[in-house]
Amino acid sequence: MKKYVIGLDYGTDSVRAVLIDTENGAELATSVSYYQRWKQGKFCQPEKNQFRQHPSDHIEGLQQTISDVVRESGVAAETIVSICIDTTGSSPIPVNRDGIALSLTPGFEENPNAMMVLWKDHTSINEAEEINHLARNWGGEDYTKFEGGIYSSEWFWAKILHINRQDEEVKNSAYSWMEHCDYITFLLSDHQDLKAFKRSRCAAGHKAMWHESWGGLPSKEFLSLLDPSLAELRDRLYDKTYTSDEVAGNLNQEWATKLGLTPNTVITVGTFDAHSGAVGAKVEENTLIRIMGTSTCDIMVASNEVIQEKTVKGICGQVNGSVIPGLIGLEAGQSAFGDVLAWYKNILTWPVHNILMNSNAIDDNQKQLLKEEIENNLIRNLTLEAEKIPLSEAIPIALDWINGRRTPDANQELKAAISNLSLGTKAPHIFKALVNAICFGSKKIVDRFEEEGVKINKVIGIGGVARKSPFIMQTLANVLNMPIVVAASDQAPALGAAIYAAVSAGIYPNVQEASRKMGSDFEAEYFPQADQVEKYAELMNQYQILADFTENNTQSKKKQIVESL
Ligand SMILES: Nc1ncnc2c1ncn2[C@@H]1O[C@H](COP(=O)(O)OP(=O)(O)O)[C@@H](O)[C@H]1O
Ligand SMILES: O=C(CO)[C@H](O)[C@H](O)COP(=O)(O)O
Repeated sequence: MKKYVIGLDYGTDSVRAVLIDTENGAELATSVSYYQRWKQGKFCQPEKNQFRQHPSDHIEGLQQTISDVVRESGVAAETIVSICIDTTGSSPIPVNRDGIALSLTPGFEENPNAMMVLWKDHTSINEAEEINHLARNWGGEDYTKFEGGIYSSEWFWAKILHINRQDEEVKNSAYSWMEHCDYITFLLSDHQDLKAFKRSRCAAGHKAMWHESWGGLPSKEFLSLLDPSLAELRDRLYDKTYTSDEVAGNLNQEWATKLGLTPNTVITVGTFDAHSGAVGAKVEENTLIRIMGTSTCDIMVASNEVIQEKTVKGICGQVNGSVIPGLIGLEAGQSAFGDVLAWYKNILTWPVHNILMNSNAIDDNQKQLLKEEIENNLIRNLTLEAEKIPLSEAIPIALDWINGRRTPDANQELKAAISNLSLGTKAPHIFKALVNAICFGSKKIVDRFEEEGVKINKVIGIGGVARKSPFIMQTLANVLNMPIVVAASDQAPALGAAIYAAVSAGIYPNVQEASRKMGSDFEAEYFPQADQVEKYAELMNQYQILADFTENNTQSKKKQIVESL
């Protein structure tokens, strides 16, 4: 009997399900659902860096996408042996005693503090700084040491500490907190003991300072110095964590009925999108997998022999088994990549939304058509024009820190900047400068891995930008001075999740073998262009000068936070 698995991938804007043949990784059906409340900008305040998502968006998407792929594929329910869920992270959700998201319980329906705190929410910059300060000065273990030495406001404890201080009611009603990947896995699973539930090693290790060497999460003593509520919460979290080749439970009857499946389907331990994306793109040692979308995540795996006692500085963590069980998973990334260009698009379309849409010059239907035409073609036209601009022409210098800097050396307080503007600067010049900036930010990450002794022989790109923008990929190959191949799959993270599902269902003995058999093929390859490489190196020097200037000026604000503690 043929066997199938489902990978469910929660991205920033949408969730997608793929139904995959375990024999060869062929995709039989796929379905995408956009988050409705999120699309309307509900519960978010970008000016305050607040990005919250309502769990109903996720649950509706789950039901729609999985039902779609089951129906469209036409395969029998009993042949679907396993499901694995990957999500963004750190995206924690407060839950009640039964593991139900607080915002799905009476009184909290409209409260953003009771919702999922999306990875890119940076409302807890002060709390992250407080955690860093304490970790370095409390006299005990520096719990940030396997997280690159710097805790980020994108992560678990900083976010919870912030909400607990903001919202007494949520603090008192949240029995526990769950990463998004654990929450959805728990929702589907028949294993309903919250404390014993198998939480994701990937999420806990990269974002919650969980590490075997100190017996799990940071100690109660450390947490109580931050806030007694965190020390109390620790008792209601978890001690052990699990890799995504393991079974979390079976599909519960309620969800089996809703999805048209049976309770024989196994639910695999959850993981993050970037890590499963790496598995979907056949990750192996000395290969850098770049997941290039809204943000980037840069994933590598290395053996214990290579890493030994070393702690790789300034990255988002090194976690045993976060990608492939038995190997150390290393994560780095940029807090904004495609988002830098999305920001610029928003700036340029301001008159469209605020003047054209209020104008009486044309009728509503024409306005709508025009708006869509501009929105749909803007990036493409800017790309065509930017490609034509020679590097010898005065191009502004920009920084990619529009949403802070994730790595190397997390500093979410940093802001972007553009210099070298002149009266001759046109929109495509700025676009080209922004593309250069995101590629220079990428080079800083590659340099850091190599400086820390993690050698990169191969770069693989996956994600929306890798597949949609040859211009960015060519610029990146020139800036890195390395060839880059692009994985052919449109859904590498979901495919990676499906690969984990196949292992947990016992179809393959391990993730490596499953990834080789089921992982994505490759399509385009970009090679560095010798005549451009040197010119980009010169521009990168100017990027570095602007970066140093901006960072030096931001340090004073960081100092103020620490001094106020
Ligand atoms: N042709 C393009 N050129 C440059 N950037 C693009 C292009 N198409 C999409 N993007 C950017 O890609 C990002 C979305 O990436 P995607 O991988 O599809 O989503 P996600 O990051 O949510 O998984 C957006 O920030 C968007 O601005
Ligand atoms: O940090 C992460 C994983 O560790 C986030 O999940 C990721 O950056 C968000 O991904 P995307 O750009 O695909 O929405």
